[in-house]
Amino acid sequence: MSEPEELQHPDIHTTAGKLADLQRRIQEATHAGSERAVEKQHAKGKLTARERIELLMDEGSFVEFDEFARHRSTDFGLEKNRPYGDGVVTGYGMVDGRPVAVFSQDFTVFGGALGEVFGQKIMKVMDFALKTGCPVIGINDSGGARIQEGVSALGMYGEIFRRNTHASGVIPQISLVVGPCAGGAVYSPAITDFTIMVDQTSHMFITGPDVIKTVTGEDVGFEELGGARTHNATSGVAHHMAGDEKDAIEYVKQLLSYLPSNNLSEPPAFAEEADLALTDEDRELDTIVPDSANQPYDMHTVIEHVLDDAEFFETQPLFAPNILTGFGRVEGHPVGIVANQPMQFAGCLDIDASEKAARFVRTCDAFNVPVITFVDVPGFLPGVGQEHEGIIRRGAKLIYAYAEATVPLITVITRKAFGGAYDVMGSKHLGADINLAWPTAQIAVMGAQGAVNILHRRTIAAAEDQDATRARLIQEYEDTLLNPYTAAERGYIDGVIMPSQTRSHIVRGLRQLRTKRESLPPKKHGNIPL
Ligand SMILES: CCCC(=O)SCCNC(=O)CCNC(=O)[C@H](O)C(C)(C)COP(=O)(O)OP(=O)(O)OC[C@H]1O[C@@H](n2cnc3c(N)ncnc32)[C@H](O)[C@@H]1OP(=O)(O)O
Repeated sequence: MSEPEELQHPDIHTTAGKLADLQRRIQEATHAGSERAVEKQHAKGKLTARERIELLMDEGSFVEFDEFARHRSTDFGLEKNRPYGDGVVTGYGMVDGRPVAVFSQDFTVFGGALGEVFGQKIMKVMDFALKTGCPVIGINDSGGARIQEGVSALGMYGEIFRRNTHASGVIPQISLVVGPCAGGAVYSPAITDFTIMVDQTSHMFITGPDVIKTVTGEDVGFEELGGARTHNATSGVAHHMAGDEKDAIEYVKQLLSYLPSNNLSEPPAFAEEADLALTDEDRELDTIVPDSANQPYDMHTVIEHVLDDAEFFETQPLFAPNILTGFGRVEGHPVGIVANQPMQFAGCLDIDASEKAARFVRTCDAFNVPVITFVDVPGFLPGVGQEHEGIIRRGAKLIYAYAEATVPLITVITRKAFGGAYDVMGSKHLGADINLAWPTAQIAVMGAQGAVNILHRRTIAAAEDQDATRARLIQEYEDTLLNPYTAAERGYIDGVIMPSQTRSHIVRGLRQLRTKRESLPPKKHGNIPL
């Protein structure tokens, strides 16, 4: 049904007509994409830009900016197509009662492609977020730089990247990639703190399958090249693979609940007081470490035993699963967790694990979230591939991240802490505040087998019964060095505790550390090995 004449062409010389004219324009702006484009969007299982904002924000809280902004380009017939909003919806509102800023690219208008005005709208909302100290959530669904606008579009991307960089560590920046994100456009999400993708409908790549085929001859589809699974499990670009857009938006809301609005605020906490009396669940930790050092156990169980309601909100669960990262709460206060996972590669540190954990520690440090580290690490993963791909340079990032962190740091060694990996994983020497070990901890330069082979090579070679001699020497080494007490004698470990007491030690430690103040030497910025 078409609108009555007075609404379509109101008399703008009267007040009533001016108000009706505004309503008409709002109607036009909120339906900027064609019906066909909206249908296509829904048919792909995707929501529109405004539907996404509606799902994200508290009901009725969204306030839009620049609803009537539109491009002034004239090339390629663009002057005949000037939709209000220019293909992106921007503004501010509330998520769970807390202020956020948002931009949501509208694929139904120019394929969400970014031109000059589109870019200016994003810049404005980012500047607004930075000035007011609230998180910015970018919803990406775009064909990239608007081809018709050429360098103006490219310039806008550069401006956005600069703002992403300046906002980094000041306000949380979260990217939802819910459609294509192609070419240099990927670098905005890449600079932000967290990227969430949706299985099957999100794609990120620098060059698409066709260009790759032409240049390298490789045959690859969109999904394999840059789908959600690829970026969650292989490249480590993304932090969560959502089943659908609702799930993606739910993840963002939960993520925000662990983060402060900005670096000068504390993360939101619930008023809770932990009961420190030993529980049956606490006692379960006393039997979690197997007698055999080579037998794995699931570090998730340890983490869940110390967090409120056993709720561990994992980040990047599909990437480098040999290290676990994520958030939880202790006594209602958000904490970040970093933990070796003995179930994967025996918990060894490799390039991916080091980078994953380093980035996470820095995120926590930037946003005042204490870090609790659980250690069961036999060392760095040996291998020519690891060496040649830069485990030295890239593993160093984790050292750097812990050493520059000034938030409260508590480390618990549950079992192995061998070699350089002992130092790296939140050791006292890198600046941790409270270092605890279970009686099952083995803190040494290396495991017994390796150590005996080096130290006693000649003795073993000369022995009549080499196996028995090796076994005796291994036993001797284990009894002398594979324990937490040598480190405790030196104060490198503040306490050797019953595993069942871990929760209460962490609660009390965090209470004490709430007033921690530490600052680093003044400098322009450090030079982390990138
Ligand atoms: C620093 C940043 C530098 C860069 O961004 S370089 C990257 C430049 N962008 C690209 O190479 C991607 C170009 N687009 C595509 O490959 C495809 O459109 C894409 C994103 C895979 C989506 O494919 P489909 O879902 O099939 O949608 P479609 O092709 O029918 O597009 C829908 C409408 O959007 C338009 N569109 C898409 N990308 C655009 C662009 N970059 N500039 C201007 N218009 C663009 C496209 O022409 C189409 O318009 P219409 O509905 O036919 O009027």
